Parts: sequence; structure tokens; C-alpha cells
Amino acid sequence: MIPSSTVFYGALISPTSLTTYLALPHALISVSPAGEIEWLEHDVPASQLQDVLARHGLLSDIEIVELRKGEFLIPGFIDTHTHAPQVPNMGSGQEHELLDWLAEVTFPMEARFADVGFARRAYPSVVRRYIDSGTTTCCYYGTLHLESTKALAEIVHANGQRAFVGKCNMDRNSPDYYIEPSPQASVQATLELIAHIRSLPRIRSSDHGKPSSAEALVRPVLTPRFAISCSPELLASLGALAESDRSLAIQTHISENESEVVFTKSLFPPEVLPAALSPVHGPVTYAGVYEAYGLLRENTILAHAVHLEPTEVDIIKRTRAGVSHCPTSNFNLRSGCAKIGILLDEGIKVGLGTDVSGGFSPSILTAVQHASICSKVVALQSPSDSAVAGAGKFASRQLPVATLLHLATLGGAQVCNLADRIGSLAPGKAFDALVVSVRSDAGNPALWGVDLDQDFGLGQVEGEGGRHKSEKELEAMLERFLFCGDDRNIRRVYVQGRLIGGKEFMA
Ligand SMILES: Nc1nc2[nH]cnc2c(=O)[nH]1
Ligand SMILES: [Zn+2]
Repeated sequence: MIPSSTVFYGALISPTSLTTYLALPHALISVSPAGEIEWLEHDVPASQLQDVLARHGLLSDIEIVELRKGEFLIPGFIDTHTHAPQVPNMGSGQEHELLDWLAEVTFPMEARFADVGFARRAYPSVVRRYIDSGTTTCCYYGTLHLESTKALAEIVHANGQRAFVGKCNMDRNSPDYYIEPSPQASVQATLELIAHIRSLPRIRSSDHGKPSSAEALVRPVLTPRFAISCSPELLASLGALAESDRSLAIQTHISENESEVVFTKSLFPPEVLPAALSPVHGPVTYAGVYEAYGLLRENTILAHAVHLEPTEVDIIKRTRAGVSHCPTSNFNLRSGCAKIGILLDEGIKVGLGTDVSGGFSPSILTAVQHASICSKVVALQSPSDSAVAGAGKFASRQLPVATLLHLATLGGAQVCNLADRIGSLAPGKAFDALVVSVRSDAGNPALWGVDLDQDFGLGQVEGEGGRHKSEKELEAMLERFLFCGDDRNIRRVYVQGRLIGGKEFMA
């Protein structure tokens, strides 16, 4: 029998803008069998629960999941940039900057994925780690190998995570043991990967015939590694491929490290950029190179953006590409502090990326913590009057909790060009959500006492004062979770309404 709707009752947090979010102590949210959010009631006292369900025609045959004190629903995290084959390297080679780190640490590990058997052994635990960290949508780089990246896509699909999976394009400035033989071979393998990912069934074998939404959870993404590792011929071919299919997402790195920027400009002097493809005015910039090859548009994800010039900010804004802010990696590889506030003031889409193993954690919570620190470093380095002197809302200021939540969820959805489907808990969107617990029994000593010291509103006496207090308490819970939480606090992970991970799933 097809199960009917599932209804969650309890506290719910969901972003509504860069500076605001809903904090609802007594929410009631209904999820259809296909995993779509049907409706959301903001404030339902326990005494009215049955009446409200009846009003929605849900009298019998529904599953009600009641959250306990110290638990809340939140949209799933969106990791807009990471490298699946680098997870086995997490925490190694911390002494290098980007270009040495690629040569000494990263390429040797990625080369091991030439062996598809190695990929099939390594990737299941990689994907499981991302899911159990609360990442419901993940933008994965694979390696340059077709078969291993097909395996990655299959494993993501089998685990029910929403994802973008791409195979690196790299035909120059890479070691002999880890380079594609020609632009043609690179494009051919890319086409095969796209076809393979698009042929994956829409229903997983473990769904036992449960109805599924028609949309694919795993999608292909064009992945020119970065301009340095792609010949002009390869970038031109990828631009043509992108133009032939505008639904195809694109991900790459931009302006991460100063030596990288210098090297990139030396590889693409104006005479290299074909006139027909080049809208570039003035000196060539990193963003200008990508634009010249037709690789910047609303479904392009640009990782890092640490050392952007003002004209590059204009290009990114004009092309409506999104930025993946990867602060853990940017600190760890000594790349710098991205000035995210300037991008937000310009209305550029920004999400978070873990960028493992430049970053040493697969958890978006770590990225949230470091995004906060990064914004404080930028604020410390800014003249104290800069916030007043015509600066926008975010530039030179530390990011508030609401903005950090936005970056981890709705901002990431915008960067993936999927904000109409995911990123917040709203009717008409997919139910990609986490059940978070900050209770003592979640086992995270850093949050010990959160549920004992305070009354978070569930079961609280109704009334103006009580309502206000319970919202404040929920906001306090969110802040402590974002800064001190970890996998132990992520009880359940849902994608498209299906339970796919979390502490309870593993148990
Ligand atoms: N952080 C990071 N930057 C890159 N630029 C090109 N490749 C990489 C990579 O694997 N990681
Ligand atoms: Zn990266």
C-alpha cells in the first residue's frame, strides 16, 4: 500500500532571506509520499493538533513524527563545492599552499582512482560521511577518470543524496601520471559521464515502488578543474558543450591563491582568447577567461573567489554565476579571506563549500564556523569607519547568525540554481531536511545542558510572553548548534522525503 502523508510536529527553523529566518516552536508540516512539502502551519498548540489535521483532511492513515524538547527541523545543508576523491587525504599536507599542495599531496591521491576497484571501495564511506554530516545536496568533483566517476555517481544515487557529480577536465599543467591525453578525449569522456548519470533510474531499488518525483536527484556537472589545467582548445570545447545544453551545470575554481591568479593570467594573454569568444574589455582577468569561453551563467558554481578584482565582481554579477565560499580551505591552504560581504552587497549568490581536502572537514557546520571567523577577520582588517562610509549592509561586517544559516541552506540552493526546489522548508519544495537534536542524550558534550538549562518552548504555556520567549530560546539553540554542533546532533537526514542518514539511521 502506498503510504499517505507524513506530518512533523515540533520546532522548525527555516531561512526566509539573508537576514531573516522563521523560528517556529510549534510548527506542523506535511510531506507527501513523493517527498514534497504540502503545507506548513506556523503555530499549532498541542490542544488543536487534531483539529488542524482534520482541516487538512488528514484524519487517519498518517504518520505523525513528534519532535521532543531540544529537537528541531532545519533545511538540509548544501555543500556547493567538495572533492570526493580527496576525502582519504583529509588532514594531510597541511603545510602547503595551493599549487605545491596539488602537486605533492592531491594529484598522487587522485591518481589512485584510475583503479575503479579502489573507487568502489573508497566512495561508499565518503558519501556516507557527507550525508551523516547533514549534507542533503552535494556538489562533488570526482577525478579525471570516467569509470571511477561513474561509480561515484552510482554510489551517491544508491544512497539517495541529491548531488551534482562531475569528472575533472584537465589536459595540461598536470603531472604525466595524472593528465588527459587530449581535449577531444576529455570531452568524449565528459559526454559519456553525462549520458551515464542521466540514465540512472529515478527510483532507487531500495524504494520498493514508493512514488518518486520525476526530477533526477543526481545530475551531471561540467568540471573544468581550473583554467590552469585546461588548454584553450579544451575550454572552447567545454564552452560549446555548455552552449548546446543550457541545463547543464558548470563548476570550477576561481581566484583562490595569488600565485594561481598570476599563473592563470600568464597562460591566457589577450591574443590567446579567440576574438569571437571574447567579450573581455581591458586587461584579462581570471573571471574574464571563463566568460570568454562561455562558462559563466546562472548555473555556474565558482569556488573560492578570494582575490577577485572589482571588474570580476561585475562579471560574476552580470552573468549571474554563484560563488562557493570555502573558508576552512582558504585558511588551511593560506589562500586568504574571501570578502563575502562585498559579494552579498552586490546581490551575488553565495553558498558554502567544504572543499575537502583543502578543507579538513566534510561538515558544513565547520564551514559555517569558519565563515563567521573569516567575516570577523575581514571586519578587523577594515577601517573602523568603512561600515559607515557608503559601505553596504554586509561589507566589512561580521556575518550574523541568520546570514550564516542562509549561506548553509538557501544560499547554497541559489548557487546550485535550485532555490525553487530546496534550501528552505516551504510548501511546494522538496522535503530535504534534518532533524537536529541539541539534547544532552545526543552525546555532544559541547552542547551539554542546552535542553536542561532552558525551556525551548515545546509544551510551554501559551500567551504573548511565552511565545516570544520560546522563539528566542529556539534562536539560541540554533546559534549553539551552528557553532558547537556536529554529526552527533544530526538525528535524521531526509532527501525528497526519504530518510537516508543521520545518527538514528545508522543505529
Ligand atoms: N582547493 C582546491 N583548489 C584547486 N584548484 C584546482 N584544483 C583544486 C583542488 O583540488 N582543490
Ligand atoms: Zn576545490
